[in-house]
Amino acid sequence: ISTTMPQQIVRTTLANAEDFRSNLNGYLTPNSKLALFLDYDGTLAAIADHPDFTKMSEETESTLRRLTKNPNIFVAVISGRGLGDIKSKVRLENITYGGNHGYEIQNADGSRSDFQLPQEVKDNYSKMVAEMTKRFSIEGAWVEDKKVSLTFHYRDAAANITPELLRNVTKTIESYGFRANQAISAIEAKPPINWNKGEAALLLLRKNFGEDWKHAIKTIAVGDDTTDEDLMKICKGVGKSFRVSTDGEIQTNAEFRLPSTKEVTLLLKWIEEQYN
Ligand SMILES: O=P(O)(O)OC[C@H]1O[C@H](O[C@H]2O[C@H](CO)[C@@H](O)[C@H](O)[C@H]2O)[C@H](O)[C@@H](O)[C@@H]1O
Repeated sequence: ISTTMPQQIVRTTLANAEDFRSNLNGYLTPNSKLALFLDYDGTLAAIADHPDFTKMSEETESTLRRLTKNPNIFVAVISGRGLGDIKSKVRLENITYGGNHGYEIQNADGSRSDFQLPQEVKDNYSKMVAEMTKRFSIEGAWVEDKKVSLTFHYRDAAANITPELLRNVTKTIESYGFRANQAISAIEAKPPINWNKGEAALLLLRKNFGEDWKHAIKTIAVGDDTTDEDLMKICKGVGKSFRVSTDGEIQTNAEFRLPSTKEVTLLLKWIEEQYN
């Protein structure tokens, strides 16, 4: 299973409002232009037993809503979920939405900047979904068909899941040329293209702020999973990045660790404070 290998160990955990003040002091001022990249599952909303059960807390939602109304802040939510799904979860305007790890992009004005997949890849995807659904939909495990990438969920199949079965899942994904990625109680299958959340973020930064975006704006990226590491790499040396994890020693490209989604809300509130 391929994963994006992070390069460093998180050194600083931000766990309360004071931590944010002391570690991020001066990064933003009331006139700063900011591009804020957010993941959804495990970041804006806590992980739940089923993708349908997640929900942002009221505080997260209201703080995010206020941020989207600030003309100095560009907000993008880039998720592994399908585009329609992530939009229906966040349900806010003035946000650029990325679905399927950034293969689908809906800009804040409603226009699309999707990655155009070759027909052969699309055909292989359809065949892969059919085979995986037939072979691996066992009790407690299921295939989430997101039309561009898929997720094999096995959270409730502990008794039936063996290392051999997971190897077979990975082999099947790879036999169609797709990339297999370990995720949270799941294996993701992504198209065989050098495209990910980081590439999608770069596209958006160049499109919205020009080639010289590094000097034009500040960037913040927040995520909890291996697929978010590509997003964090974009921020290295130019912006601030945060990995949500309970593991104090987690290997990550992010500069800071946030223990849970609660601290993500604190971060959003800290950002809001900087503009007051
Ligand atoms: O990029 P994200 O927004 O973090 O999306 C990643 C995947 O999230 C969903 O699965 C994960 O969250 C579920 C709900 O908390 C959880 O039940 C599951 O175990 C996790 O793997 C979603 O279903 C996937 O399609 C996304 O790719």
